[in-house]
Amino acid sequence: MIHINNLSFGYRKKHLLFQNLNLSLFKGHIYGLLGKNGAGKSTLLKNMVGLAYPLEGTCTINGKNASKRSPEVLENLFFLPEEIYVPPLTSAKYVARTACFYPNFNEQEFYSYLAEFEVPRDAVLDKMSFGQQKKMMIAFALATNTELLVMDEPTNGLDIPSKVQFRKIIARALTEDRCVVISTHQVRDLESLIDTLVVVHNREIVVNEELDSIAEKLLFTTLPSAEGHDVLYAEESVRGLNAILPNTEGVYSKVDMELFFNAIINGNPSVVQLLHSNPLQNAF
Ligand SMILES: Nc1ncnc2c1ncn2[C@@H]1O[C@H](COP(=O)(O)OP(=O)(O)OP(=O)(O)O)[C@@H](O)[C@H]1O
Repeated sequence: MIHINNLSFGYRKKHLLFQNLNLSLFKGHIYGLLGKNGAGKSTLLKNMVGLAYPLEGTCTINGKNASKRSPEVLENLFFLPEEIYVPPLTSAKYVARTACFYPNFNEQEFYSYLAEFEVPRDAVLDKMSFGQQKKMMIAFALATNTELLVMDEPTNGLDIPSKVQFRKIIARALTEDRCVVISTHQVRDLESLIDTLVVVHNREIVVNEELDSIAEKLLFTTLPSAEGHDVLYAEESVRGLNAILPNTEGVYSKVDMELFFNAIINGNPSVVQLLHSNPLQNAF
C-alpha cells in the first residue's frame, strides 16, 4: 500500500530529520506510529500522504507517487491532521460539500459514528467543543471508506469514554482492504487497537513489527526482583518490577507497549536487537 524508499527529508537542507528511511505498510493492518514529541511522526505522515516533499527518495501509495497528489490517490486516502479546521457549517452541509470527493463515502455510517460518539448532528461545527469537532472529523474520516486512513494524534482532546469508543469504532472499521495508520505519543491510547508497532526514534524507524511477533521474541512480565533473570529493561511498579526478558521459552505474554516504548527511547539497544534476531530458533 505505502512504500517509502530511501526517504531523506528536512525542513532545512542542512538539518535532515530523516535520511535513507525505508518503510512499507500494507492493507489489513492498523499501524501505531510511536515516537517522542518532536521525533518526526507528523512529518513522516505528511510525507506519506504527499503534503511534504522528500528531498531524496520516494513515498508511493499503490505505486503512485504521493507527492503528485493525483485525484485517483486522493479519493482513496484520508488524512486527519493533528490540528483540525472546521467550517461554520452543520455536519449535513459539511457532508454535502465534501463527501463528493470520496466515492465510497457512506452517509449512514457517518451518522451512526456520530451517534456512537454522542456528537449532536445538527450543531454548527465551529461552535462545537474541540473534542466534539475531533470526533466529528474521525466519524467523517471513517465514513469515507478510503483504502488508506492516516490519523495524526486522533485521541488528543478526547475524554476517556471517547477514547474507548474510538478504539472500538476503529477496530470495527478495519477490513482486509484498508490500511490504518495512527500516530501518537500517548502509547496507552493505542492499547488493544493496533496490530503493528512502528517506532520512530533518533531519525530512524527502529521498529516495524507486529505485536504477535514482538510477543514471540520478548517476554513481558512482573518480577519480585531482577535477581536471577536476564532482564533487558525494567521499571519499578507497585506490584513489583515490570520487566522485559528474552522469550526463550516460547511463552506468550501481552506486549506492554509503554514499557517497550520506554525501553527503546531510554536507550536499551538489546531490546531492538533481539527483535531482529530469532531467540526461539533453538527453543523448540
Ligand atoms: N513546518 C515546520 N518547519 C520547520 N520545522 C518543523 C516544521 N514542522 C515540524 N518541524 C520540526 O520538525 C521536528 C519534528 O516535528 P514533528 O511535528 O514531525 O514531530 P512529532 O513527532 O509529530 O511531534 P509531536 O508528538 O510533538 O506532535 C521538530 O523538531 C519540529 O520542530
